[in-house]
Amino acid sequence: MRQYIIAGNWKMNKTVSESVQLASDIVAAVKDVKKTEVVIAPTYLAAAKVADVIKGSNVKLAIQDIHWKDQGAFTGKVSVDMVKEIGADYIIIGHSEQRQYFHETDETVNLKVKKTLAAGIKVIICIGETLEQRETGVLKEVLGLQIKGALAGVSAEDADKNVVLAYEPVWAIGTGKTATDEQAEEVHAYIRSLIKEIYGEKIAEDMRIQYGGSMKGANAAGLLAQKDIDGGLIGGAGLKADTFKAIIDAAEAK
Ligand SMILES: O=C[C@H](O)COP(=O)(O)O
Repeated sequence: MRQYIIAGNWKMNKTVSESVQLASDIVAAVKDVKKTEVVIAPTYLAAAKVADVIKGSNVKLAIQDIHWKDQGAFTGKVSVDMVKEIGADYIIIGHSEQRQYFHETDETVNLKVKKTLAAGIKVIICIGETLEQRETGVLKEVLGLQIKGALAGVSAEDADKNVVLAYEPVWAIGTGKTATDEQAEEVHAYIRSLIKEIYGEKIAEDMRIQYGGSMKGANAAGLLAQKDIDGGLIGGAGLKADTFKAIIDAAEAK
């Protein structure tokens, strides 16, 4: 059985002191959580301090993106070794905001995924369609290209143990519009079928696929009850310990 993974992506929110406070609140709130994997992704600036706060707890650290190069003249970027040193468990790659605003392509996603896995860190790979893509009927094609692009050259062993996918319909991110349970499940099942095509049945069954897009306490139970939904990548509701915990509670109750 796949373990639920609930990850709070803090995006460009919270100062360092606010991040430390939120991380401490989350550590306290989830101390008795047993079944669900809990992950938080602060900004680069706050990540090292947050890593100290969560040390020894059941909360894991994700970093929001890296560059695929080892070092050099890449103003504003950080490398995988930098985030490895502070103890990153996961790196989020290919978020739609990166794709939309910062020229992320399936090729750069793939370079980052391979770099991260080679460093022994797990990846959360984000995929998802825009409203226009959904309405013009190219959803499956878009997801197929994103998935095959991201995973090109990724070994079966890494796919099995170190890859989480996050399906985020772009039209549902930060808009308050959630995909219905059925809409989300239909796409998740399709994604799993693509993984089966690439890696076979066992890895398809093992791989966790999070849903992201206005997930909150009120809709989490319905989404998480779907056969192919294994957690959530949470934006807005992850910015307060109680709203984040409400989603974790829904996972724990399954
Ligand atoms: O990374 C998180 C997702 O983009 C979802 O954000 P949201 O929960 O604010 O819609």
